[in-house]
This record gives sequence, C-alpha cells and structure tokens, in this order.
Amino acid sequence: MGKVYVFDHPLIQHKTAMIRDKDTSVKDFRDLVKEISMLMAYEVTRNLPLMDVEIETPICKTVMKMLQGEDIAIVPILRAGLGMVDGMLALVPNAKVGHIGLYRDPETHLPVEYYCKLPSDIENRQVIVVDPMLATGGSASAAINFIKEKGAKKVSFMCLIAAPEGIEVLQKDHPEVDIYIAAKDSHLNDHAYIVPGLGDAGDRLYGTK
Ligand SMILES: O=P(O)(O)OC[C@H]1O[C@H](OP(=O)(O)OP(=O)(O)O)[C@H](O)[C@@H]1O
Ligand SMILES: O=c1cc[nH]c(=O)[nH]1
Ligand SMILES: [Mg+2]
Repeated sequence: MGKVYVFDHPLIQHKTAMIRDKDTSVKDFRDLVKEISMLMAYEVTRNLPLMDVEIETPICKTVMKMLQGEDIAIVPILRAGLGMVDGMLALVPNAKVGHIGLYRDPETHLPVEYYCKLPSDIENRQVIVVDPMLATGGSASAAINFIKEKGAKKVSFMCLIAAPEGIEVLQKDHPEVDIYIAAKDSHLNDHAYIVPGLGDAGDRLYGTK
C-alpha cells in the first residue's frame, strides 16, 4: 500500500493558510502555490536513486553521491496543476513535463478528459502527478489511469489540499501510489468542494472568476 504523507513543516503550514484566505490576490496566490510546491518537492524527491561519482576537489580525488539521471516526469493536471510545475522545476530543472487536461463536470462532478501529452519514455521515469486539489479523487484517479495506460510504472501524487474522500478513492483505485499532501481537510460540501479548502484553485490561480 502506498503511503500518505501530510506535511507538518511550519513554512508549508503558514503558506497553505495564506492561500486559503479569500482576500489573497491572484498574484500572491500564484506565488504561494509555487513556493509551497518547491518546499514539498524537497521531500517528494527524498528517495531518488543516487550513484557514486568521482569528483576532483582542489585538494584530492574523491567519490561522492549524485543523482543517477534525469529520470523524473512531472505531470500537472490542467489547469490548476500548472501552478505547481515551476516550483518543482526549481529543484529538479531537468525533469520532463507531461500534461493531462481534465475538468470536472459541474453537474456530475466526474472528470472529462480533453488533453494528454506525456514524455515518450514515460515508462522509465518516476512520475509525479501534481494538482492543488484532491476532492472526490475522480480527476487524480483518471489521470493516473491514463499515465499507467501509457506504460508508467512508478507514480506518485502531490497536492496542496486533500479531502478524506479523495484520499480513500485514490488509495482504492491506485493502492501502490504514494500521496503527498500539504494539508488534509475536513470533508466535501454538497458541490463536492473541499471544506474549508480554498475555493476553485484554477479560478484563483488565473483570475477567471
Ligand atoms: O478530486 P476531484 O473531485 O476530481 O476535483 C479536483 C479537480 O478539480 C479541480 O479542477 P477543475 O475541474 O476545477 O479544472 P480547472 O483546473 O481547469 O479549474 C482541481 O484542480 C482538480 O483537478
Ligand atoms: O474544493 C475544490 C474541489 C475541486 N476543485 C477545486 O478547485 N476546489
Ligand atoms: Mg477549477
């Protein structure tokens, strides 16, 4: 069974509180999402494989550890997931980036796919799917289905705010996937929005409401 990590770092908690505030501007919201993503990426990449590399310092030759290769793929779920990409790329600049376009039907709350473009060597990469919100879990689960259908074997999921309902769905549909969360919230409301949540992440990132 994959693990669920809920971050308790004070900087992540502080910035996550700020993005919930309904008076936070679009610019500040976007900056904060980027900063939280960067802080989370530090932990999400903790288990990346290392290899021995010979280095010559000004003093002597020595063997040190370095990353084995550029074997990460970051896959944002459009639109809102895009806001998390730059923060992650700040730490893993050579990662490849795939895109999955999904929106939640406002009536059924089910995900509708409109785009999918992944790196051609996705089966050899450690895939990190990113989306600020895990609500019913429908979008994340569908996105991971597409990625697995294209051959990916190592997939993890990273979000800012998750509802218990979404975590349960993701664990049931994809039991091997590790889930990284900045904050776990209380429940979903009648419109399948996370409570207390932050509203519609896509609208808040791009100022569309
Ligand atoms: O867990 P779920 O119930 O599927 O809900 C979560 C999804 O809803 C939001 O996207 P939205 O459909 O609003 O699309 P957008 O990013 O284009 O705004 C969010 O970014 C997730 O992708
Ligand atoms: O609370 C929610 C639920 C789904 N999508 C969002 O953007 N916010
Ligand atoms: Mg939205």
